[in-house]
Amino acid sequence: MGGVDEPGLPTLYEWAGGLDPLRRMIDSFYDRVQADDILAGFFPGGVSQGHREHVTDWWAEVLGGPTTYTDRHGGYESMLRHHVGLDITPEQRHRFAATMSLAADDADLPADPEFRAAIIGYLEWGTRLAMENSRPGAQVVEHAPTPRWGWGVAPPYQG
Ligand code: HEM
Repeated sequence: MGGVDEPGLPTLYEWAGGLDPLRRMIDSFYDRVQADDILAGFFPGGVSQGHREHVTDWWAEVLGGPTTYTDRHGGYESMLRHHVGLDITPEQRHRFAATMSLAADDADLPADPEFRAAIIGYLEWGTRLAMENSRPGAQVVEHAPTPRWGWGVAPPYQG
C-alpha cells in the first residue's frame, strides 16, 4: 500500500493493527460524542452505524489502508460536503480532537509516542481544515484526493 513515508516503513494503518482497532476507536469516539455537552448537537438522534462505518473507512484510507472511502463512499468530495455549513467553533474543534485522543486510549491503539504524535498531527490538521471549511461562505477546495498521512518527523521507534 503506497504511503508518504520512506519505503520499508509500516504504514500508520499497519502500525495501528488494521481496521478493527480503528473501528473500536471510532465507535468509542462517537459514544463519547453522543454524551458530550458541546458535540452531541451535531448528531441529532445519535450517530448512525452507517456514519461510524464511513468515518472508520475514511481514517483507514488516510492512514495508508484500503481505499474504501474513495471507492465506495464518495471520496474527498463527500467528506467535504458533510462539513460545509456546520460553522464549527474553536471550542468544538478542540473538544473533537481531544475526544479522539481519549478514544484512541479506549481502543488500546498502540501508545508509542511516535504513532500517537502522527495521528494527533493528522487530527489537528483535519479538524482545523474541517472548521475552516465549515464557516459560512468559506472558499473550499472542491476537489482533492483523500489525504494520506505518514509518520512525519518522528518515524516509528523499532528498537
Ligand atoms: C480529523 C477531523 C475530521 C474527520 C477525519 C472527519 C471525518 C468525517 C467524515 C469522513 C464524514 C462523512 C461521513 C460519511 O461519508 O457519511 C464526516 C461527517 C461529519 N462530520 Fe466530520 N470529520 C472531522 C472533523 C469534524 C469536526 C471538527 C466536526 C464537528 C465538531 C465534525 C462533524 C461532522 C458532522 C456533523 C458530519 C455529518 C454527519 C451527517 O450529516 O451525516 N467533523 N466527518
